[in-house]
Amino acid sequence: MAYFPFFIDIKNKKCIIYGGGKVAYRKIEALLDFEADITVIAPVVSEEIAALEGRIHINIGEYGEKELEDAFFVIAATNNSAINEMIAKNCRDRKILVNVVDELSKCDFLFPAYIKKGSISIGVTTSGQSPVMAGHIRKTISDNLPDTYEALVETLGGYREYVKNNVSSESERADIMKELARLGLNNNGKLNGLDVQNVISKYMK
Ligand SMILES: C[C@@]1(CC(=O)O)C2=NC(=C\c3[nH]c(c(CCC(=O)O)c3CC(=O)O)Cc3[nH]c(c(CC(=O)O)c3CCC(=O)O)/C=C3\N/C(=C\2)[C@@H](CCC(=O)O)[C@]3(C)CC(=O)O)/[C@H]1CCC(=O)O
Ligand SMILES: NC(=O)c1ccc[n+]([C@@H]2O[C@H](COP(=O)([O-])OP(=O)(O)OC[C@H]3O[C@@H](n4cnc5c(N)ncnc54)[C@H](O)[C@@H]3O)[C@@H](O)[C@H]2O)c1
Repeated sequence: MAYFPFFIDIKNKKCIIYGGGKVAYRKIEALLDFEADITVIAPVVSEEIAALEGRIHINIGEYGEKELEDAFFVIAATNNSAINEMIAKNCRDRKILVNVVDELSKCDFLFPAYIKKGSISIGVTTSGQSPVMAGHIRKTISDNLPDTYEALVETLGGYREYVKNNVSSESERADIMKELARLGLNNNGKLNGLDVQNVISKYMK
């Protein structure tokens, strides 16, 4: 069964990671890319994780339930499967989303192999069947993603509010945005103001 790719705003959202080893570090790197508020709880953390002090909170200690209370989501990344299972159960009882790094069936959500370029976020999952293939697919997409898309997305994003406020028909707004995207795609990701005005004014009543 395939998993649905929700895209979630995790900026400043509280995330608790139990475990401070290699896998926890990989998860932290990804979450920092998206500016989550991260607390790591483990009796021992790796040097790489210790070096992140200041960007993340580090609590030296074992798993305890009380820190869970105000978490937005939790990652059970210890090397003790019984503890990871207990974390999953305690999260589920509290309806907190949990990712369990050693047991697919206990995960409410999965980490994707991802590409982030400005506002473009691409996530690949194999629904737990082959993380190696998820990484391979990520690389294949990344190698084929034109560098110009990132800037074009930002430019088009900058015109959307203006188009929304000045063109009353929803279908015309869609036509304008499609035409602007096509212009940008045919011009190395760049849109000049005059071309934009010409397209928009065709539709403005
Ligand atoms: C995508 C990526 C993101 C990330 O980690 O952030 C990710 N795993 C990655 C790499 C990787 N993980 C593993 C290997 C060794 C090869 C192998 O085991 O196949 C490699 C390859 C390597 O090390 O190079 C081992 C492994 N992984 C899981 C288990 C437990 C289990 O299967 O139950 C075991 C231990 C198995 C054992 O005991 O032997 C479980 C999960 N790993 C997931 C994500 C989720 C499903 C994603 C999906 O398939 O869609 C899921 C379900 C939960 C989760 O972690 O969220 C990242 C690639 C990033 C990139 O390349 O960009
Ligand atoms: N999901 C994935 O992508 C993936 C990939 C490879 C391995 N794994 C699995 O992830 C697990 C962790 O692997 P690792 O390489 O990070 O292990 P590791 O040995 O490097 O780190 C384990 C960490 O868990 C901590 N820990 C142990 N008991 C704890 C407790 N009661 N409370 C809090 N923290 C505790 C340890 O102090 C240590 O920081 C393994 O079970 C492995 O099978 C998952």
